[in-house]
Amino acid sequence: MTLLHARIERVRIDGRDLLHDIELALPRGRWTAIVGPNGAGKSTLLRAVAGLQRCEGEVQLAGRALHAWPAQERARQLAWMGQQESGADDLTALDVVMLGRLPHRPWLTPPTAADRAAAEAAMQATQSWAWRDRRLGSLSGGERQRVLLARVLAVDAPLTLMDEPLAHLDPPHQADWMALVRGRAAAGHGVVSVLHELHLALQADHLVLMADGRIVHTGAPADPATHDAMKRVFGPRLHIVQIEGRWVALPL
Ligand SMILES: Nc1ncnc2c1ncn2[C@@H]1O[C@H](COP(=O)(O)OP(=O)(O)OP(=O)(O)O)[C@@H](O)[C@H]1O
Repeated sequence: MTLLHARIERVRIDGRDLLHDIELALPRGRWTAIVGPNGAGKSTLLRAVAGLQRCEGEVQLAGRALHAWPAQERARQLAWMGQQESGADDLTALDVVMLGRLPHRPWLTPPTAADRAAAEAAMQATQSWAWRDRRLGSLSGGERQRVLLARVLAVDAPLTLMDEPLAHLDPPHQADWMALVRGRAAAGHGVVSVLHELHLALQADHLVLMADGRIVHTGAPADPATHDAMKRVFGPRLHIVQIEGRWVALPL
């Protein structure tokens, strides 16, 4: 079943069209990676799909127009992790992750034991539980990113959108992130990530390639047609090779 379907004719900001003629379907049980050069429109697309960017067109979440969802219900269906989020630096890491549980309880009611358990499980999953009492602003870039990942996991939404979730993560934690995402997809959730790490994007279930505000190709990461499209978009210096049975992309 399709979790989200977007038909976006355009996104226009300051007289400039940033997205054109987008059609995107996000099914259950699939990890989709969105890739493309700087300025291709990846973040704009993700924001439009999340309802954070006005667009001409229609976005349907679970068969219902995105704008027709009550805000709290929608926040339970669709979890969002933006790029370089700021504004919560004075909160402890645990309080930041608890923000992910807000859609699960009535306004101004205290967290339940289930909320606390979900927050702890999410922090354990991203190995950030150890600094739960530290202020977000005191953490390193990678530590902070793992807390923000825990927050989006704590929402436990059927669809999770993440813009550059691997920023600042070291290779072992990138691998952990991939395992988490695969686990969510295997459990029937949908995950979408904008990634610059092409070697990891090539491990996704499905690739969406963007250039100049358009989706120029969608397909399986192992499909030679996907590799040809990536080389067209990123240029001839991108080499896509197989190492130990996995496709990797190397800028040479
Ligand atoms: N609020 C805005 N006002 C004006 N132009 C914008 C705005 N947001 C994005 N843009 C422009 O839209 C284009 C697409 O931006 P977007 O951030 O979606 O690209 P991206 O593919 O995510 O890029 P990157 O890989 O560099 O993060 C860029 O040229 C950017 O400068």
